[in-house]
Amino acid sequence: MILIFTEVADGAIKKSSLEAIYYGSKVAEMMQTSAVALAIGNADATELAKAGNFGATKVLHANDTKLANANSMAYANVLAEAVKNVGAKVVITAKSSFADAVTARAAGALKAAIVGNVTELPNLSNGFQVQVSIFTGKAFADVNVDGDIKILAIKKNAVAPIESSNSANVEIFSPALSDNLFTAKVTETIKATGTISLPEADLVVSGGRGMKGPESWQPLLDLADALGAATACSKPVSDLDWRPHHEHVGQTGVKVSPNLYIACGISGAIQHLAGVNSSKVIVVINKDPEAPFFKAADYGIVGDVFDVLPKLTKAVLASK
Ligand SMILES: Cc1cc2nc3c(=O)[nH]c(=O)nc-3n(C[C@H](O)[C@H](O)[C@H](O)COP(=O)(O)OP(=O)(O)OC[C@H]3O[C@@H](n4cnc5c(N)ncnc54)[C@H](O)[C@@H]3O)c2cc1C
Repeated sequence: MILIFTEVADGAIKKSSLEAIYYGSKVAEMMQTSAVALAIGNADATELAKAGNFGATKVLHANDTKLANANSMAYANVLAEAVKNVGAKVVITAKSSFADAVTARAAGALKAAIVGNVTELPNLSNGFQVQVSIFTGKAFADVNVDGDIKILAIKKNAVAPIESSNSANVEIFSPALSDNLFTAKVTETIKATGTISLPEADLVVSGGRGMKGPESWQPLLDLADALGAATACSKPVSDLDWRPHHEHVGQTGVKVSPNLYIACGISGAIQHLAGVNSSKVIVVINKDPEAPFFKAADYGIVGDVFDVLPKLTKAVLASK
């Protein structure tokens, strides 16, 4: 059995977890077994049934009110119990800082092997081997995963999910929840409102110091609006308070993996690339043809952002 640790937000399965479910269903096919998703916390049953579109045969839903707030200690315990309950040999999760905290604890409790940043489906021809991304995406390593129970945290865009019309049965899962799992309590969660969630965004328009200052950000915002994209920035931009800190992407900021990342006036330092190199398509706009970002780009535009951005926005609006 393959068990997928599934993160939910606003009552629905996160996009990254739908990818993990699809990945899990492919591993299940390879191992001739089935894939079960585990969702914890408040979620709508109709939304959870969508796990079936991505290959899960069943969803276990631990919806005790004590689990309403994400709590890594309690969630790890629920995950470990679910693993034992369904007899899972492989656990899949989408990589995220919360999933890291949960799966590391569950791995300790289960004495499981745990591998992060997995980029492809496993190779089962000789044991259980996975490819992982290392050195902030600069290289890959092949890792043999031993151990009776294996936990894999997959990097975003490791697989391209294909949706079907299947739906999954949702079953309530009621694990034991002792009080000592709740010694640390989440008392409040404050979310940025009115903006597209950056880690989950399909389209991102991002600006660097080449955007000159906060007063000249409008052309970038216009393009983001026209595309329905989230906005992001490089670290110096948020350090200078040109843009809010939650928009800072990179090694020390948010990791994004959209279908399209448009970098405007960003040089492409390795610390920036570390947060964006799982994007499917990268477009770089920079007036310096030698800017390092062009080496990581799928498409490059050598030009002044203040000339290029209005033209792109006009073209996007005209195509609608
Ligand atoms: C430990 C550590 C962690 C770090 N973590 C991060 C991180 O998480 N994220 C991050 O982003 N950085 C991070 N950095 C900083 C990183 O090294 C770079 O300094 C930073 O990414 C550079 O930001 P930038 O590209 O916006 O600015 P710059 O390096 O100043 O580049 C600006 C670019 O804009 C171009 N440009 C200028 N004017 C125009 C114009 N009119 N039109 C088009 N192009 C123009 C220039 O040619 C240049 O390439 C980290 C550094 C360290 C040491």
